[in-house]
Amino acid sequence: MPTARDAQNLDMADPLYSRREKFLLPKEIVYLDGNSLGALSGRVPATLETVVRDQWGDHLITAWTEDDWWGAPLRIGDRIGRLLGAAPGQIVVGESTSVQTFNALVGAARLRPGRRLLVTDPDHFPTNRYLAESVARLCGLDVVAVPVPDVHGFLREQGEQVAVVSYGAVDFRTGRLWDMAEVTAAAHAAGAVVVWDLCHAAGALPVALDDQRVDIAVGCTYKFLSGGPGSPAFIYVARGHHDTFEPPLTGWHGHARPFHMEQGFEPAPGISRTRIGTPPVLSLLALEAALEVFDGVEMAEIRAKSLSLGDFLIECFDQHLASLGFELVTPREGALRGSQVTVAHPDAHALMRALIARGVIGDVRPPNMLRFGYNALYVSHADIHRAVTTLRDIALSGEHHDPRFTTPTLIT
Ligand SMILES: Cc1ncc(COP(=O)(O)O)c(C=O)c1O
Ligand SMILES: Nc1c(O)cccc1C(=O)C[C@H](N)C(=O)O
Repeated sequence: MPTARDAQNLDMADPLYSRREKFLLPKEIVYLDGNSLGALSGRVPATLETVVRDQWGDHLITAWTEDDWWGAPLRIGDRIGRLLGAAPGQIVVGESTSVQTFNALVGAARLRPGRRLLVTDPDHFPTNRYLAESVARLCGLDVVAVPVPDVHGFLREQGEQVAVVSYGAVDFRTGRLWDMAEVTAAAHAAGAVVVWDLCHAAGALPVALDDQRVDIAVGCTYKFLSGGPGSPAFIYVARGHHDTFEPPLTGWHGHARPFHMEQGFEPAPGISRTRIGTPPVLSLLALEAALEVFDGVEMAEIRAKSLSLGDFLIECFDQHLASLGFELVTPREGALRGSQVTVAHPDAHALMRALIARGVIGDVRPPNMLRFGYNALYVSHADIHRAVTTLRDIALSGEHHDPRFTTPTLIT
């Protein structure tokens, strides 16, 4: 029976508990939306102050070399690479996830000329679906929507036609974690190139890009990496593809000699060819500061804590919510979960608005899913207990039927 005392005991035994102090979280808030926008790391405000005043303010244009702004996209890429099982020199940070997804899909399709199918998830995040359609039109491909459990069978039957296989490691709605190694191996057996979206995996759980021989991956940095609103995304291209990967967005930062200002694009050697234009330097350097919270922590420790939080949330769900019309959407088995538990309820939107009014922040995805994302670096078992019991109290009292909570807002 999960009680507040049980939560306290789990927190006392948690080796990551003190990491929470590295974040500037409002004391009274339980924050379970770090799978959408990560919390503010304490290192960020002071770093931004220095970057703005000393680097931009005093060093002006010379900061590109003096403060190595030029090197930031690869330097920070390597730092993220440590969390994703990628050896240095294979990740560039810059642009939005949507732009990187476009770059990745076209680049992947160009690696397999003559094949005509782009296979993707019917439940992929909307931006990925929209971009897949657009890339298919541009590259003369057809999109085939195949749910992950069916992809092996599909590839066995029609694999020789498939150029690109594109999935998200964790389903953004349900929190279901897919087996990246298995899907990647199936794509390779068919001779296809695989593109993973790691938005809901990066910083949340261990990823083994090099070991699993992933071809290309993209992901945002504002969720579990806590880079801040609009912080730039990353693209990983495995070293083996560096000489042949042809990015569609051939901006001057990706040129072999950007400051020679030559006519004609010649791609830079290595991962630098995926650079495009001037990156958002302030956001990049805020992200770099935010990533310091991962120093001295292994992703395995983060995963162990995240699994414990998820198990505890599901125990609390069974005790407090299961009998009140809520349904557990996320798999019970830890190995099948990302760092998020989703529960469904017909009044999901109103319940979430009422919950937020009580200081517990999650979010809702259509049609009826309440999402609770927990970042192991700053969420405690006590937070989980408070979230579930508060939701129970709201559901029992019916306070979510108040017109304040039945009126839609932009994001809930
Ligand atoms: C799986 C996935 N891909 C892409 C995105 C977003 O792309 P962008 O950062 O371009 O808004 C999100 C979240 O917004 C996401 O969950
Ligand atoms: N990127 C977002 C934004 O610009 C506004 C509000 C939310 C987001 C999100 O990240 C949503 C998130 N990708 C999701 O899983 O639904």
